[in-house]
Formats: sequence, C-alpha cells, structure tokens
Amino acid sequence: MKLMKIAPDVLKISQAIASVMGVDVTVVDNNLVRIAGTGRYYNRSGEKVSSQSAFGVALKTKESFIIEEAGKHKVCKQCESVKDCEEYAEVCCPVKVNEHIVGVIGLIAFDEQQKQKIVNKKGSLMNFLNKMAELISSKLTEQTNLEEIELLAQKLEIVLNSVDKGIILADHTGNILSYNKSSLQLFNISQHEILTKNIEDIIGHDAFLALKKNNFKVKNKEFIYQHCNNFVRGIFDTNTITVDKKRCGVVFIFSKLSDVLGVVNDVATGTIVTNFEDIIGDSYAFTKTKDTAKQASQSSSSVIIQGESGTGKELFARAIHFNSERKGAPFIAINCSAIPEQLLESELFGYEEGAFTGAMKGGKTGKFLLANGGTVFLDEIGDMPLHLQAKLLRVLQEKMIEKIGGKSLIPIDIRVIAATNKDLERKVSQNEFRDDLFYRINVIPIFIPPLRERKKDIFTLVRHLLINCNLRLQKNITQIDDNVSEIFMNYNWPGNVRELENTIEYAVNMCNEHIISHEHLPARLLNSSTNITNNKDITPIKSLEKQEIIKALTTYKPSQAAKVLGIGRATLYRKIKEYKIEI
Ligand SMILES: Nc1ncnc2c1ncn2[C@@H]1O[C@H](COP(=O)(O)OP(=O)(O)OP(=O)(O)O)[C@@H](O)[C@H]1O
Repeated sequence: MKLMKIAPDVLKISQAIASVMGVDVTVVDNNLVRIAGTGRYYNRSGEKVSSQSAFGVALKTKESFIIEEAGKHKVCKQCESVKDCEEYAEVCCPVKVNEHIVGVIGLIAFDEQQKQKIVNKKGSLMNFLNKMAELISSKLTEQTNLEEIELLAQKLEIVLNSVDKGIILADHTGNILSYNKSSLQLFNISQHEILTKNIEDIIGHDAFLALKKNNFKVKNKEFIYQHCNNFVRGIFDTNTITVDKKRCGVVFIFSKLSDVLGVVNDVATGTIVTNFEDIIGDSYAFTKTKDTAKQASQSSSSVIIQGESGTGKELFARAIHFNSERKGAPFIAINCSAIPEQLLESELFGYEEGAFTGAMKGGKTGKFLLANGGTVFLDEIGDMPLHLQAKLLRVLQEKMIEKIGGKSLIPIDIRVIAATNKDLERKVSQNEFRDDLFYRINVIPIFIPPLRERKKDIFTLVRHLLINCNLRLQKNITQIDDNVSEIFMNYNWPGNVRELENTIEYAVNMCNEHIISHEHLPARLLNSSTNITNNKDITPIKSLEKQEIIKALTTYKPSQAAKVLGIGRATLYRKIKEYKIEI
C-alpha cells in the first residue's frame, strides 16, 4: 500500500498536528520518501530521508520512540549526520496497516521551546501520535478499498459487456439503473435513452404487474418490445439483488427469441447439417433433380418437393436450407398428416394463455415463430386442413402471424419448403387443396423420381449404405453378389431409399461373410412377384428381357445395344419406356 496515494490527506493531518502541538511534522513512506511536511519541511515532499535517521530506525524496529536530547540518544550516535543535525528533540511513530509498516510520522523540535513541548507532554503526545497514525492508516485502507471496488466494478463491466444477453438492472419501481452493451444492441436504444426508460416500457405493463405479484421472480417469460420500427421478441429471466434482507434491485436477463430457438432447435431437430454431397445418386434424372434443388437453395422462394414416400424429400429440404443464407437459423420440420387438425393449428401458429380450455399457462410459441429467420418444412402438405391452408396463405403473403387467441399480428420471416407424395394438382381440381395456396407454394417445384425409375442409383446407394452399416455394426461386408444385384434390379422398391436402407441394414446384420447373398435378404424381397429368383430358379421372360436390355445399355450406346440384342432401335426405345429403364 502506498502512502503517496493519500498525500493530500497526510498533509492535512500533519498540519493539524503541527498547529495543535506547535512543532514541525514530517511523514515518510516505507521507502523513506517524504510524503508531507510542515514548517521547515513544507514543500519538501519527494525528498529521500537517510536510512540512519530516526525515521529509518522507526521503520526498521517498527517501534515508536522519543529522542529527548538530540545527539545523545543511541539513535543519534549511529547517525552519520549527527554533527550537522539542527534538531533538538524528535518523536517517531510508525504507521501500520494490518501490522504492515507503510510509513512513519515524526514530530521535530528545532528550538528549546519546542523541545519542552515534546518532553513535557511525552505521555499524552505518544498516545495522540498513535491515534494520528491510526487515522492515516484508516484513510489509506479506505482509499485502497475504494480502488479495489473500482477495479472490481471495471472487471464486472467487462464481464457484463462480454455477455451476449441483454442485462438490465432496475429498481423495484422498474426504473432502469444500469445495463450492459448487449441490451443497447438488443433494443436498438442509446445509452442516454435507456436510462430514461422504465422496465415496463420493455416487458409491458401487465408483465410488470405480474412480476411484482410474483416477488420479481420469473424464468423464461416471453416479451415483445415494439418501438418505432423496432420489433424484438424474446424471453427473460429475473434475479433479485438483496442486501441485508433489503431488496435493492432486480436484474433482468433478456435473450432474443431467435437465439434461444437456435439452441432449442439444435436439440429439437438435431441439427444434422445436410449437404448436397450427402444426397447419393448420380443417375441422369436424379442429378437433374439435385441441380434444381441447388438452384433453389440460392433463393428464398417457396419450394414444393414431390416424390413417393422414402425418396428423400426431407433430405432435399434440409440440403436446401443448409445451403441457403438461412442456414444459421432454425430448420423446423412438421408432418401435416401426423397430427390431428386442432393440434396442428396450435403447433404451427402457437396460442396465447387462456386461448382455449386446456391451453398451457404462459401460452405456446408455434413452429412458425420458432423457425423465424429460417425454414419450415411442411411434409405431407396435401393433408393440411382447408382452414389452415387459408391461415398459411396469410403467413406467406402478409409475412405476419397471429397466435390462436392473440390480439396482435407478429411479423415473421420464414421460407416454406412443402412436400407431398400426393398429386396436388388433382387435389386442387377436386377442391381439396386451395388453388391460391398451391400457386403460392409451387414457385420452385422439385420432383424426386422413385428408385425403380433410376435403378443405376441403387448400386451407388448400396455402396454408400454398406460403408455406413459396416461402421455402425462393426462388420466388413464389401459387396452384394450377382444374384442379389438382380433381385435389387427387379424389385419395385415401393418404400424407395428408406426401404433400401432397411434392406441393407437387415442384410448386414444377417451376413457373417464379406458378401451379401440372397439368403441374407428379408422375405419380402424374396417373395416379391418381381423377384426373379423363385424356388425353381425360373426367371420371368419380361424380367429377363429387361435385365438383358439394362446389361446391354450399361456397355453399349443404344444403337449398338439394339444390334447386340437383335432388335430394332425403335423396339429398343419402346422397351426402355415400357420397363422405365433409365439411360
Ligand atoms: N439420395 C439419398 N441419399 C442418401 N440417403 C437418402 C437418399 N434419399 C433418401 N435417403 C434416406 O432415406 C430415408 C428417407 O428419406 P426422407 O425421410 O428424406 O424421405 P421422404 O421422402 O421425406 O419420406 P416420407 O415421404 O416418408 O416423409 C432417410 O434416412 C434418408 O436419409
């Protein structure tokens, strides 16, 4: 602790002592540097005092003492300046802070009269000087504590400003007392403006009343802050600050809804980032589908993905989202056919507290709001009830959403990717699907061909699936035998890639060799009418024909393949169409 920090106070105390005692006063620090002085030593602060002087001895011994007869005292005898010393008498008293010597106060007599003052009152003088030393000590402690508090406050400010949540301190009437930088950014407000606000302006009057009732304790409470063009939606928690059983403030911790939901969404939808490279298949038709999807990921227009069950509609939707500029925001998938009508409405749009009997306390945030800034994947949109179709159309057109039982419209920014395995146009013509919604979502249509129409992809997928299954099931299966290839080629794959996935997983489980053969396949494939390996090993003619055409086409160009097969080119093309073979 440095006595220099309180030099002005030390000077004042020295002057007070000097005027009471009528002698000169000097105070040095623990480096023997004069901090303050009166009389002859006034204006001589900063000078270094000899270590052999009485001050030096007091520092070393940590003891108070009086020199009644300067020159004769044992301290003076050791001092090299004793011959030139002008002092008549002296009193030295160390200044201690927690047993640590921080300096020395000295009273000095420069004539006989002053000396008598010291000698005559030495008892009470020592006591008085000790008290003065204590006064200096407490001033220094106070100053040090103050500096520590200031340092702590600075550190706290740095910590608070590094938090990305908005933190505001208010008193029990809601007046804002303090805030961090994130709160200014969150509410887009200036430092000056925030201090003129009441917390009610942010969370609303009703919420503030409810908070008061609840003893200022709340967790994950929703708020909407709307000011000029500024709209912030989020949740907040509170913490009360109580000192000596007295509440002296309430801390509000605000999070933006999109930040919270980003986290929730990571868990809820398992943010498995999907890229186009994860979509396996290099047949011509499938590559074209992927190209269209890649293009779609670069825009924000609505997309409708059509394809049979298990063709990878959700996979495509994910890849579009994670390759779009919305990738940082949530991707939320909802299956419109899996949920009863009323539940679907509250799932999508959310509701306010008390909106209907059974509504949850605090209301519910719908999936549309959860996905704000991101993408909503509406699977099986063809099964969406008509009245919800109307509500969805409003969301898409007006970019506003109204919760069930809500009084206000909330701005929203979502991209909708819809999917269906039904013929939506037919549904429109039968008035089962709104034509206006159909045209609104049908901006970029993507059609995923079924697996039976892109048989080339089966083998690319098999290779990919074997690698994954081996890893997962700790096997080392490298291929499928020719018989299995034929079965795969001739099977219809009504469940598409999902069914192929399950088939490979089943086979890998059943197989203890390196090659999958037909006994490792599930019964449904072996029993299928399109399967060429029957009990008597007889292959239906059509299957044989198709198989041979595919074989020829994988080696030759169509004109050469026709020659090898012994048929005309026109016949070959007719059969390619008939068997839906891809070239
Ligand atoms: N081209 C592909 N490459 C790799 N995996 C695929 C591919 N297509 C589909 N899958 C996988 O098949 C399974 C089904 O895919 P997905 O759920 O996307 O299909 P879907 O068309 O949305 O199905 P449904 O209509 O039944 O909802 C998933 O495990 C998916 O990863």
